[in-house]
Amino acid sequence: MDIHAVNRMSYEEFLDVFGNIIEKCPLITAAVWSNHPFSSLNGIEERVYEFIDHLPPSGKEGILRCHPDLAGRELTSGSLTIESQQEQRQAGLTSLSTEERETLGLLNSQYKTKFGFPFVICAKMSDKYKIMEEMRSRLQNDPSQELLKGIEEVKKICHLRVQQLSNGVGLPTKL
Ligand SMILES: NC(=O)N[C@H]1NC(=O)NC1=O
Repeated sequence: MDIHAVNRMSYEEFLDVFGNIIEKCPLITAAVWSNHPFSSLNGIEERVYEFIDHLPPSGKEGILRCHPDLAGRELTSGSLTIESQQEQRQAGLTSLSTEERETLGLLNSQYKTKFGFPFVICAKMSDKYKIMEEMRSRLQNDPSQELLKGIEEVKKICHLRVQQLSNGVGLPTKL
């Protein structure tokens, strides 16, 4: 998909295609539409990042809270977005041993208790071993560091989702 095709889209089509580039935050896509026509797909990403960077800490925390736990309840119940399901599968999180699932569950809950938002990482750039290592290491951070780190990861996830769309893979937002 090239930028001319994007600029020919109606607002509704744009939202259908780009509505989940930030997990479960279509409001951000809707806000970014105000900047159309876009100069490039990169330009869309930049507007998204600008929007996020201007949010107060509570808004950034809200974005993190829209992300499902890794190997959590939504994965087990099949209610993940298709994007998140692909990402978690690619990182090996759909084929964990019982012990690995329990360890991840424990780390997820320790993280949420400490920071008040879920642990977020770009799963496609990682694997189950690195994810658990990162969780242990990031649990030592202070909350303001972790908010920045989580948002950095959200941007990486967004970048890969936009890349996938530009490669012509249009994704519905639900399974
Ligand atoms: N919690 C968390 O990191 N969730 C995610 N990461 C990712 O790559 N996709 C997600 O849904």
